[in-house]
Amino acid sequence: MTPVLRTRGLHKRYGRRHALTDVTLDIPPGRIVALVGPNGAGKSTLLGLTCGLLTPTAGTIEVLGTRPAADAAGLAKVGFVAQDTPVYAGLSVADHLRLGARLNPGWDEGLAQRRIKQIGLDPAQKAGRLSGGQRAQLALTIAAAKRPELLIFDEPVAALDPLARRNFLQSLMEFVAELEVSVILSSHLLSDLERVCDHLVVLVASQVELAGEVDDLIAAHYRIVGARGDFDALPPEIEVLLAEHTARQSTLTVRTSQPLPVSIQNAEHLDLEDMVLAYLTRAAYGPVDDLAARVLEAQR
Ligand SMILES: Nc1ncnc2c1ncn2[C@@H]1O[C@H](COP(=O)(O)OP(=O)(O)OP(=O)(O)O)[C@@H](O)[C@H]1O
Repeated sequence: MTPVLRTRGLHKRYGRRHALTDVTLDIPPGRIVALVGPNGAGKSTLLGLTCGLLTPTAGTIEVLGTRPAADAAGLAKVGFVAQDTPVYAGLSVADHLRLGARLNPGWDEGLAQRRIKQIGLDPAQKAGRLSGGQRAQLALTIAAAKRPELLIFDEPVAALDPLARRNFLQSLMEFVAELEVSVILSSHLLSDLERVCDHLVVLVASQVELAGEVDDLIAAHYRIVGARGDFDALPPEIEVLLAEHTARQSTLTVRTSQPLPVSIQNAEHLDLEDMVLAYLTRAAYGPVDDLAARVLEAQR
């Protein structure tokens, strides 16, 4: 099956600033992909390249098997909702739908009307007067009514309250089930992503730190706890991401594709949020988080 997104050695530079470095990714179709990483990691840049709004400095990128936005057919296959879900403030909800119909050959008017009714938007309301949640729902409706094969969202829920966020993500999942569309969404809200995503890409400092199917990744990550010194001679196939030590106890966050040695009895899998946080923490502070040392330092 043609990957939704395929990059090889993808590089993007703005002047002297490297926004993406040697990014190689294969994202299979039919997934809801979470794109996460700290501020400035390169997420928006990767999404901009995927939509064809930006061009690579080096390397290659293919979206649905072709160069991004190569032609009108390619553009029609991708729906993009940028950060802050921009709408035309002076146009009404109905105007937005009319514009969508005019600009998109595959426009699904039935779907658009049904959704607007379902979420209770007044067609005559000016988009500039909609709440953040309503605007996000309008942008999602327009992007979905294009009937794209790939929907891309750059931080779609950042400004929404918890209920609006839940409603938005629920709508997104309904669209995915109804339209069989692939989705890539960037967000800092890890617990939200955990509910909806089945594929994960973690970007840190312009590079891919972790990528794969969420279930496979969770199966390969553990938090193990033991007496201090228990883990001094771990087998080499166990990669230690983080280590926290107190005077008596060690807690390690590890990654391995092999079963854990039977000698490690106190082990549990991480959830998506803790797994991502482990990579972000390692990137920010290094692999060892020595609690005892920090306590001593604080006491000095
Ligand atoms: N138009 C631009 N000109 C110069 N530098 C840019 C431009 N756009 C982004 N950058 C830089 O590229 C890097 C990646 O930015 P990008 O917006 O892709 O990160 P991000 O992961 O989306 O961040 P955030 O989570 O804060 O939205 C940052 O260092 C940023 O300052």
